[in-house]
Amino acid sequence: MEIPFIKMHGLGNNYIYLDLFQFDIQEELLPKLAQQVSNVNTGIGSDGLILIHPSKIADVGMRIFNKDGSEGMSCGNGLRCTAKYAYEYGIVDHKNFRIEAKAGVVEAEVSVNETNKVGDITINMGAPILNRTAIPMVGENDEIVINEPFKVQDVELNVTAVSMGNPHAVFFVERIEDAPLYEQGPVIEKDKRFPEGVNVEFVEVVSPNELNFRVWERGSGVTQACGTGACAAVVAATLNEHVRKNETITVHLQGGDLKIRWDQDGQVWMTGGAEIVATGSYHF
Ligand SMILES: N[C@@H](CCC[C@H](N)C(=O)O)C(=O)O
Repeated sequence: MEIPFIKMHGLGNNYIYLDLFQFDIQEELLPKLAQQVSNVNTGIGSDGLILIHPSKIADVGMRIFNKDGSEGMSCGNGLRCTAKYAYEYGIVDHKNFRIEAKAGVVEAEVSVNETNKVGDITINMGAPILNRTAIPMVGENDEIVINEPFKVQDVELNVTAVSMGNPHAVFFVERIEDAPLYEQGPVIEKDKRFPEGVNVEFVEVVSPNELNFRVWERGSGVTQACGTGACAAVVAATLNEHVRKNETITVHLQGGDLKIRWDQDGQVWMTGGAEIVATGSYHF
């Protein structure tokens, strides 16, 4: 089977995208396809697979499959790439439109240059979900989890838990270079206190408007960027009083910067770029 694909990335967080406005694919093939295309040696090489599809409730739909074939609820970088593709390839003909993800519908706004190419994209990622059981995280109460002691393999850490439609465990560190990304990331991802697994973020507070950030993504491992993770980091930093609500915070990810703002009405705004890398045909 020949499957037409587009490869795109947001700050190095790269996925193989299928434009299901052009063709359809059987549901049961998707987890295996995600695993195969993601493999850099025997496939194309990516952090996973994203479907851009018609939606009944929004202008365009997006579904994300991680590298291991599991399906995620949302993807910040994937939403920006979907927005760029939808505008540049004529799926939408206006600069403000709605994208459906499994976690819900978000609003996107693209900035466009004189040659009609999309530059920065802003997405209203909605309000974070903070109650423990909704993350979901196991524990004795349903309060917000802020800087709670969290022991992993005899190491004492403190976790702040945030859902941006998908679960994030945020840990503040003194120096981002010392973040135990490869040691603790895979262990925390599968820790039983997070029954659905978790995306793991280490964050250094650089200033009241700047964070350094590294991520171990659920289902994909270390990636160069995570949009929902950057939003979760800003929410966690606000809850811990490292930064203030309604300020625009620059998050330095491995692949570049995102601007994130948690506004007074509780909405989290994400602004950043997206790039189309290649188009081609995958032999499946
Ligand atoms: N890279 C993404 C998040 C992708 C899904 C995540 N790994 C999960 O399973 O929740 C982003 O940019 O937000």
